Amino acid sequence: MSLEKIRNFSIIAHIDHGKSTIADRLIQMTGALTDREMKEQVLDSMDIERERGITIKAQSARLRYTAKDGEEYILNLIDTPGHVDFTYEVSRSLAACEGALLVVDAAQGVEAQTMANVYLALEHDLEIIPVLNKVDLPSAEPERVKQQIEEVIGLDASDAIECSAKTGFGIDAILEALVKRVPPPKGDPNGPPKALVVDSWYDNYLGVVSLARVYDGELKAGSKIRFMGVGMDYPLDAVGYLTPVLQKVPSLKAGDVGCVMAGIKVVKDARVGDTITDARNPAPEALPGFEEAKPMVFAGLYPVDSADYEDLKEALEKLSLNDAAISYETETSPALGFGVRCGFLGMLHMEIIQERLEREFDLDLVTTAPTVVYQVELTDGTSVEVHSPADLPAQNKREAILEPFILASIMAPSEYMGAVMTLCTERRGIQRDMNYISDTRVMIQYEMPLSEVVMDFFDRLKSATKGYASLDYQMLDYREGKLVKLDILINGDPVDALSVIVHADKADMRGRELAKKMKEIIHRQMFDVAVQAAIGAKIIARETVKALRKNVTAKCYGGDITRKRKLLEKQKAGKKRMKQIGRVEIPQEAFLAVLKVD
Ligand SMILES: Nc1nc2c(ncn2[C@@H]2O[C@H](COP(=O)(O)OP(=O)(O)OP(=O)(O)O)[C@@H](O)[C@H]2O)c(=O)[nH]1
Repeated sequence: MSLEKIRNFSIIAHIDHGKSTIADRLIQMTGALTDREMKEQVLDSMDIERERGITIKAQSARLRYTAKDGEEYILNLIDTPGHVDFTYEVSRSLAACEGALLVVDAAQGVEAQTMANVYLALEHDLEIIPVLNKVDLPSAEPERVKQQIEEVIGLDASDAIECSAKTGFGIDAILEALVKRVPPPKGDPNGPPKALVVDSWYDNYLGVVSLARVYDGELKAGSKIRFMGVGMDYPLDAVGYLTPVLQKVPSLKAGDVGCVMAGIKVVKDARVGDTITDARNPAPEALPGFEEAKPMVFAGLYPVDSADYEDLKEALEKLSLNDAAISYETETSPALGFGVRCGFLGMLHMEIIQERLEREFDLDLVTTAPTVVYQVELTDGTSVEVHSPADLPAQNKREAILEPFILASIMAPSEYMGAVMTLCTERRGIQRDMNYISDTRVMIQYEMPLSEVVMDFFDRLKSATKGYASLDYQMLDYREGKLVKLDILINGDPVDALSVIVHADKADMRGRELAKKMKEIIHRQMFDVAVQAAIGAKIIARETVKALRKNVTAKCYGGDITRKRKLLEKQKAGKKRMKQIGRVEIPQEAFLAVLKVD
């Protein structure tokens, strides 16, 4: 297939605006799959993704399309993950394309995620085709949304395509627009091979499969390839197209998007953003933009039953076969015993990993409150990265603590702006910008410490705006903060896993609230439990969990044995997530409560 007949494109959209449904329609209309093969959502292949309705791992499809001009074209759809945690992956997918469909829900209009992704696409000089989806909805207002796209994003929306992925209306117009408006890929078919890895995943039978966009030359099965970023060579076992079912071919040529299989064992060795070349005829330089995955959030994961520690490590080893972004190291906590300290790209990534460990590997885990990465400058002139409050160097050794700041972009109906601004200010936000994007919607930008956003900011934002706000953020820089470590002592002993790093101005209040909260969470024991909050040696709050006098089951009247049994079972289930600290049992909620205090 000559380069002239190839179109490489992505779909960018805010969550739920219909990206997957449109992708399915395109696959269906080009006959790539029979109806029977066409599962409800082909592109979202993992169970958890389907349940949550989000796309985690990018996958793609090569579609054959005969256009109205009678010519056959190859349309390579490169799917992108749809969440802020995966911005780097999105940027690599977009780098592999010449065009993008910008899908906007015609009833909802432009959202924060739409903006962020459009800016990424513009950075890569992509031809952007605005698509207004869901025009079948009675509440759809395509004209108004077109105007919004022009005013807010600054894109010409006069030839935006109106479609309904639900009914199939307008899908043919999308296919024609891809052929007519997206430029064909450029490249030197005879030069030394150069291909960009846009996704890698682990397959039980094939090992690591990488999806790559070839810029120059040809990747031939049987040749020897090199991953330039990690500097490793492999024999290239096979290459193929995703149609979306894998179809092996002898080689991938310039302009192609296809799969590369080289018997690689872990996805860390075939990283997104790396350049593949021929080991015997290497490209003089790699493609720009290769970055190591950088974890932003760290949390301790501890098995409830310490006998499961080896299982936890084995499970993480298996998960990292398929996830280049996860990092972990052994950690011992005097309170929680043996566990691991895990690094994640963001909160969603953390939730996914936790859920997979529990669901797929049947592990019961206690998770400590997630922390951002702090940079601590020491009195001896050196500096260290701190991933856990427990590792914070002593006060007399510290010169300064620096914390990561983000730029948060929030869109919400104007009537909720007061509530949004209050929330952002509470979280130490500094307002940067505020714009009306329509008569009723406002976009507001705040610089905020990442630590204030990590845990429940999005939930709070949603409830302050009745679910109408959308949020996007990007990393800015590290800034010095007046930060202190707040410790929680249970019966006089500090529990390392309950320590948090907080802003000094809020420390007293947080300490008092936290002690109160712990009192509510910690079940009554056979003896009094003292809960104290402290900064350094100074105790700032104290609460007592009073001893239990009676057996709980004594509350049940008469001999209603089923009720009694139910109560005991309920207690047992509750126990699953308890950690014994000294003589006191601490439930899982306690470890997360440290970040949920208002
Ligand atoms: N009425 C109507 N509903 C649609 C249309 N397209 C998609 N939907 C529905 O909108 C919801 C979101 O669609 P998805 O295709 O999963 O959205 P997405 O953008 O892929 O979402 P993420 O994968 O979470 O990013 C689903 O319930 C779809 O059935 C449409 O044209 N009309």
